[in-house]
Amino acid sequence: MTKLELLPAVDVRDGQAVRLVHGESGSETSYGDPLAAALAWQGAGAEWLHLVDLDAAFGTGDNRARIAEVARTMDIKVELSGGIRDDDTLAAALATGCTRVNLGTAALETPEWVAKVIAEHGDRIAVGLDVRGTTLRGRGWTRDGGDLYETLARLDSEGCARYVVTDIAKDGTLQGPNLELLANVCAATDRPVVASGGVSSLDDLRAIASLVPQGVEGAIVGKALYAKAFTLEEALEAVSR
Ligand SMILES: O=C(O)c1ccccc1NCC(=O)[C@H](O)[C@H](O)COP(=O)(O)O
Repeated sequence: MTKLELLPAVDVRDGQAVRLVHGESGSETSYGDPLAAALAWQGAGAEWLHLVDLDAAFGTGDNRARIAEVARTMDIKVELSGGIRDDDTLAAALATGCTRVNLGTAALETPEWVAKVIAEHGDRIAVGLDVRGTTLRGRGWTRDGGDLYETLARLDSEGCARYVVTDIAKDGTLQGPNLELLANVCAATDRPVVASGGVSSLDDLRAIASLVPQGVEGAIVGKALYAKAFTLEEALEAVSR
């Protein structure tokens, strides 16, 4: 059976690696230097890094130089997220050498542009479907942006390669992933799905791994690693079989 990919997260705010609760600005706990965090995950055996520019996502500036430094330093695959909404921000993100970017707000507000860049860049573009219930949220998860399943159908028809699915109510809470949401999204699309938000234990990772046959490809893990609920080595071992 294909194993679940794990993507440890480094979310950057004001130059620091942080964790948020429900993705809310102001709920930060700081974990220091983002490059040190990223190198620690790489050293522990990660094959992927999920790297987020939270200031760019919230519109409170950006950490572009810091993010580029981290992405360029990594020997592993990097998924870059946060504030990638137009030609300039996309070009800067892709120029870091990241494996793929994750578009969120743009998929809700400028669908024609997203269709164009999906056609141009194929597998290097993923779309983040960040939801409360089945309502999508954009602009750093602060504004409603339409229905999950209608948007998914549109993006599928435009050839979107993969989706990063986050239940905002779970994100940063250590309350477990929303397995029902993940299964429902997998049932609605034949594209791979990366699960994000709420992982608290190795059992949560095993539960997400049980959805691999349905289309879940990976899981982003943030708070649980920073809170030392388990180590990345233990997580990789738990999903290796
Ligand atoms: O990814 C974004 O663009 C983003 C925008 C605004 C707030 C948060 C955002 N991302 C957060 C993440 O991707 C988390 O790192 C990830 O969901 C991990 O969650 P958890 O394991 O619950 O800490």
